[in-house]
Amino acid sequence: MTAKIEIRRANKLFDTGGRRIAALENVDLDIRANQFVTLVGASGCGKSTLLRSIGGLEDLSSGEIRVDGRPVSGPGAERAMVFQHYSLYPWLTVRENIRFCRALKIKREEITSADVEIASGRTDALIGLMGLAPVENAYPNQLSGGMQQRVAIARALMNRPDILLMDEPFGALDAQTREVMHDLILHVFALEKPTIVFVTHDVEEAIYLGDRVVLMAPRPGRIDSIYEVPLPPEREQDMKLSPEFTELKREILSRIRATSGMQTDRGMLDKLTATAQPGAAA
Ligand SMILES: Nc1ncnc2c1ncn2[C@@H]1O[C@H](COP(=O)(O)OP(=O)(O)OP(=O)(O)O)[C@@H](O)[C@H]1O
Repeated sequence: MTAKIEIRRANKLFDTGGRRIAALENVDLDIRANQFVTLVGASGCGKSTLLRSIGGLEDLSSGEIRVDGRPVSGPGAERAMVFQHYSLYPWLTVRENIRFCRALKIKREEITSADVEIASGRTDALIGLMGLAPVENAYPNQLSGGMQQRVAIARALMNRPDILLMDEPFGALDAQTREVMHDLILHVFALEKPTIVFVTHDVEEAIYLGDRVVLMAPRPGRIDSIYEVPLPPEREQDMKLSPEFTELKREILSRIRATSGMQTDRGMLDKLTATAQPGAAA
């Protein structure tokens, strides 16, 4: 069966002031339809670059990404993105923010009453699904971070995207709100069945949400290893305490440390301590 997203020998080089950075080197990955894939790895390993390339926001230096067999050459309505910063329109209410992207897609003079009805129905459904009914007429600056991110997710879902690309969407939220958002996104996933690619720094989040965890490594940015998550599809917070969960978390964390190039160097620490002693040579 062909994968929903096929990534073939993807390379991305950035040139910064004469220095070349290999953000992606020969990345090969297949993502099946309706799969929830999480990307983890040390800072700078190319997670966001890979996600943005799937979203068509970044051109590869070489290689190819195909969605449903067609090469990605730019953004498309079937691939919606959600970022860490909610990027809502501050002058629009929650309801208007959610509807806005659909309104943009149809020229005002071409809008039919059927379009309006469909958009309203979908907006209502998403407001209900995301628990936004009590704040539907509020403005973004009147909402907590968690609520704002619910609006951003609802807006991303408005056009029924096949693929949801999420770049650390819960990175700015406190631990409790994150847990609520985890269960919410799993509920959305079960109901709407998009294919989700989700970037995170948080290994626990990656395992709890993902069917598969893809671990990337830096310098050059590449795929280091892929883990199938040995948990049933219906996740519950208690599963985080299971031996399978804790063992996989330990394994992934240790692999991230090994690939980060930032392990604590005992010799270097001893040297620093010695030079910090009073009277030590500078
Ligand atoms: N627009 C850019 N110009 C120059 N270098 C870039 C650009 N975007 C990313 N890079 C570099 O490419 C590498 C990969 O960056 P990327 O943001 O994809 O990594 P990441 O794994 O998402 O990092 P983090 O976890 O810190 O967000 C890094 O070395 C980064 O500095």
